[in-house]
Amino acid sequence: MNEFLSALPKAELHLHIEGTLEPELMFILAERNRIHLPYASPDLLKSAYDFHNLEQFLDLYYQGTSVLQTANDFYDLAMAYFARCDVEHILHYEVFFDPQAHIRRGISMDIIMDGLTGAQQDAWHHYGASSGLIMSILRDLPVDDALETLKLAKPWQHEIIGIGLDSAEKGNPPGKFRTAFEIADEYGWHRVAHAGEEGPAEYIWEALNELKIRRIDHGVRCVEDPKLVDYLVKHQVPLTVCPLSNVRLGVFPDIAQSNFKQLLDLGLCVTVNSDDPAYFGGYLTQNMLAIQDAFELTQPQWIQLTHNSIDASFAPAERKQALKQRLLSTEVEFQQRASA
Ligand SMILES: Nc1ncnc2[nH]cnc12
Ligand SMILES: [Zn+2]
Repeated sequence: MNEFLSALPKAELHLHIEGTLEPELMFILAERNRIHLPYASPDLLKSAYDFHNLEQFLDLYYQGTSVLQTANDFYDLAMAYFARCDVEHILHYEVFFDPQAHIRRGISMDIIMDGLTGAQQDAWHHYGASSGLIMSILRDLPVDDALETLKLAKPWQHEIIGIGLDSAEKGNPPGKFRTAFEIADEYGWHRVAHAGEEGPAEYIWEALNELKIRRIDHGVRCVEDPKLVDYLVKHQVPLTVCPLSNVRLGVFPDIAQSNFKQLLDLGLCVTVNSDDPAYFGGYLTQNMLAIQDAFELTQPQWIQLTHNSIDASFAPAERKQALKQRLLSTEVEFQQRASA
C-alpha cells in the first residue's frame, strides 16, 4: 500500500509556502542576507519548535519569514517545495502566501510575486506541474490592512487565482473580511478560508454565508453541527484536511483519535494536505501514510480522496482531465500488478 500511495499522482490544495521553509534553507538564506538567527544550527532551531497550539506555532512561523528578503529567496523557497513535489508525484499545487507578513517587514509585493511566479513557471517547464497562488489575508490584522494589501495585489490580479484567510482563528470570525472577499470576487479570484480548525463550526457557516467561500481549509470541527454536515455533504463543499498539522497544533491528540475517518464516512468531500510541512513533520505523502497507519483505508478510498483533490482544485477543466487520466493509469498499473 505504501508503494501505491507514493506512486499516486497527487494534488495539494492547502499548503503555506512560508510553512515549507526548512531549517537548513533558513540558515542558508540568513547567511546570504546577513541576518542573525538566535540558534547555532538547523538542528538546534528544529529542537526549538516547541509549540502546542496555533498561536504558539504562528509566532515561530512569522519569525522564520525574516530571512526572506529578495525575489531570489522567494524563488528558492518555492522551488525547494516544487522539487519535493516532483519526488512525491504531486502534479498540481495551490499555494498560499501571506503578503502581509512580508510587507510589514518592508518587502514589496513585486519582490514576493517575482520570486513565486518565476518558480511557478520553472516548475511547469522542469516538472510539468501546474500551480496557483492564493493570497491569504491575516485575520488577526485589521480589515483596512487587508484592503490595502488587495490594492497592492491589483497589478498581479491575473497571476493570483484566489483569496484565503489564515492566521489566529479564535476571536477573529470570518465575517469581518466580507468587503475584502467582495473585492477579490471583482478581481475574478476564487474564495477559500481557514475555518473550523481551532474555531467553532459557527465560523464555517459564517465563511460560507458572508465570504461566499467554495472550499474550506481544515473545517474538521464541522462535526459539531449536524445541520452544517448535512449542508456540506449535500453541496459537496471540499474540506482541505491537514492530519499532521491537526496533531502538532493540538486539535487532536493523535491521528487515530482524529475525526478523519468519521469525515469520510459521513460522505464529506475530504482532501489530504500538509499545511506547513517544514514545521509539522511531513509533506503530503507522509500525511497520507500517517492516515493509512491509523485507519487502513482501501485503494478505492485513496483513489476517491485523490479524485476529490483534483475535483476540488481550481485547475482548468482540461488540466483536471489530464490529472484524472494519470490517476486512472496508476490505478490500472497497480491492478495489473496485483493480478500478475
Ligand atoms: N494551520 C494554519 N492555520 C492558520 N494560519 C496558518 N498560517 C500558516 N499555517 C496556518
Ligand atoms: Zn493552513
